[in-house]
Amino acid sequence: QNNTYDYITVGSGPGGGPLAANLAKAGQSVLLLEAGDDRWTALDQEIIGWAFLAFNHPAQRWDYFVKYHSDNELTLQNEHLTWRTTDGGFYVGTDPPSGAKELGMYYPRAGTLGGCSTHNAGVALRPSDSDWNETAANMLKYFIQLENDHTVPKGTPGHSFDGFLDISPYRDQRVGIFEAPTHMTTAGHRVDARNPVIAVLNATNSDGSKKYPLTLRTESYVTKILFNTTGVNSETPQAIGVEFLAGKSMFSADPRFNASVKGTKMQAFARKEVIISGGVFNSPLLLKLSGIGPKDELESFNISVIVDLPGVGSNLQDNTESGLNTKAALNFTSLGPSCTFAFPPDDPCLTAWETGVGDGGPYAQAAVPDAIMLKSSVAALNERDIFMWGSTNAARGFWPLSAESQPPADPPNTWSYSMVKMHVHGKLGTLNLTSNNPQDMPEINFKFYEDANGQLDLQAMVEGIEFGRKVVNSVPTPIGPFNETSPCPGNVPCDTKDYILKQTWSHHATSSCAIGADNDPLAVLDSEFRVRGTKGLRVVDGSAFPVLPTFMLSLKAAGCDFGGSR
Ligand SMILES: Cc1cc2nc3c(=O)[nH]c(=O)nc-3n(C[C@H](O)[C@H](O)[C@H](O)COP(=O)(O)OP(=O)(O)OC[C@H]3O[C@@H](n4cnc5c(N)ncnc54)[C@H](O)[C@@H]3O)c2cc1C
Repeated sequence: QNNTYDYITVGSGPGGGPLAANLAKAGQSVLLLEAGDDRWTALDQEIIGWAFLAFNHPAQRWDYFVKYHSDNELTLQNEHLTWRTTDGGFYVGTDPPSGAKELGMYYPRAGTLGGCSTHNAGVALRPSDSDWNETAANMLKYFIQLENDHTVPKGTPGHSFDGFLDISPYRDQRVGIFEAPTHMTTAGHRVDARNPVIAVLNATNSDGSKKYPLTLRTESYVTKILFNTTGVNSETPQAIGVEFLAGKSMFSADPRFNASVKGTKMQAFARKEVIISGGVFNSPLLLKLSGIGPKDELESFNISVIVDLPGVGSNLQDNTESGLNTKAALNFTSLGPSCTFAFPPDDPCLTAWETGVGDGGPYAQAAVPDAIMLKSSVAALNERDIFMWGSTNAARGFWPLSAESQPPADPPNTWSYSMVKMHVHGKLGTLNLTSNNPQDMPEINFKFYEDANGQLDLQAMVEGIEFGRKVVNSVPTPIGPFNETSPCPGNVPCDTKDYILKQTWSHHATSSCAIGADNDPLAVLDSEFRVRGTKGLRVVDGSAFPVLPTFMLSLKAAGCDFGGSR
């Protein structure tokens, strides 16, 4: 049958893309199904500094709206709460026009070949060993296989120089101020999960025939995992394939979605395994729609229960984020050419990037150039847990850009510190179905800071803001003194904790299909990423772990116990 493969992988982000490519390189026939399409050499993907254009691009963005609190009174005070206006547009703020419907906090995602690694900021921090407590392997070896290290001389032990992921300029776990490591080439071109897929698809033998048995189907949104529940081993359901809708924009998070365009229902089958890599929101959504999840929830939507797995969609967590915004006494001016950060043909920065002149110019630089790594007083396992960076753009969260909702222009004396709380303590987040229609979006609530664990995260964030204040307050004239605009306008003492609580944002969600031990009732996966209670089904993506760890998971899942994998 020509719709049968050894493996089917669903989703081509850091979890699914490298995994499908590596399985095919190992001689397995693989069907890679991706809901979005391939944007080929889109400049907004390739220039990391243009990431904000990519994550707002209607051809690849998936608009998720989430809640951060159970108490909607807190949500209503978030300055970036997004509403759908009666004319179908967006309003962002706390004073919506009459008739507007509350959507939630905007949470960018990518529905495109390469997933969110095509629009993210490319920061490539080496994960802490403690991230791997549940996986029985030494994961550092997968990091080493993954990287093409530009930071140390070739041949340096403990580093690799032929992995597919270009990492510059450093990787380790120190506390201090560093140049941020970024997954891009030394010429400033983004490297992402799309690269290994395209490399394997394009590889040919000397006679010109296709080298590896990888089939990519874009615009193929998987709606259901198919199981064999009959026969000798019927007590353990075996995943045998998937059902999908072939067509453009089949998921309602896609801004181009049109409910009246139905798509074509198709099926494909796997001889060995179905691997789900739809990302932190779509993997648990797909499991639930397929009958794997909390029994009561599935039954309330008339979904036949294949395995009662209460952990699917729970344990959701995220790096909580906030920022310190100030104005310096002097304006900041660029020492280099004036970049447009858009698509005009005569942008001097684009010419420099294309030709490599002057080290490629500003567009060849990392989007997040400086990494301030701190350890708060409540850091888990005594490991660094705050990642901050300074910028001349204000630190603020995300919202969908449209004619009506544009960020305010930042004055030229803007100085900010954005802050990400790593190794979060809070794990109360949930993803629940809203219907049994696979095209409908789930309901997501991170429930930040709602228990004692979450309060520790809040405390760490306060310390991050205080650190930022200490730095700006130590800057002498003529650049200082700095005037704080938030959390505490005019440097007048205020309740920083309350500000963070109400104005939080985030965009690194994980763990909605968590790996866990046999005795953990909320464990969804075992340490080999197999979905508990099933056969032939694994989840390999950010729903188990964050992005760089996800690239590493992808290698472990493909059995890459060999040298460089480019
Ligand atoms: C704006 C932004 C900036 C970020 N910056 C950084 C950063 O600097 N550093 C960092 O480490 N992390 C960053 N991240 C997070 C990081 O990009 C993600 O954690 C990572 O991409 C997750 O990989 P994934 O494979 O789990 O899922 P994704 O990257 O979300 O990929 C999932 C893929 O599956 C496809 N898909 C989903 N459902 C289906 C389905 N049913 N059928 C078919 N296909 C499907 C989607 O279209 C998508 O292509 C950022 C994220 C965002 C949104």
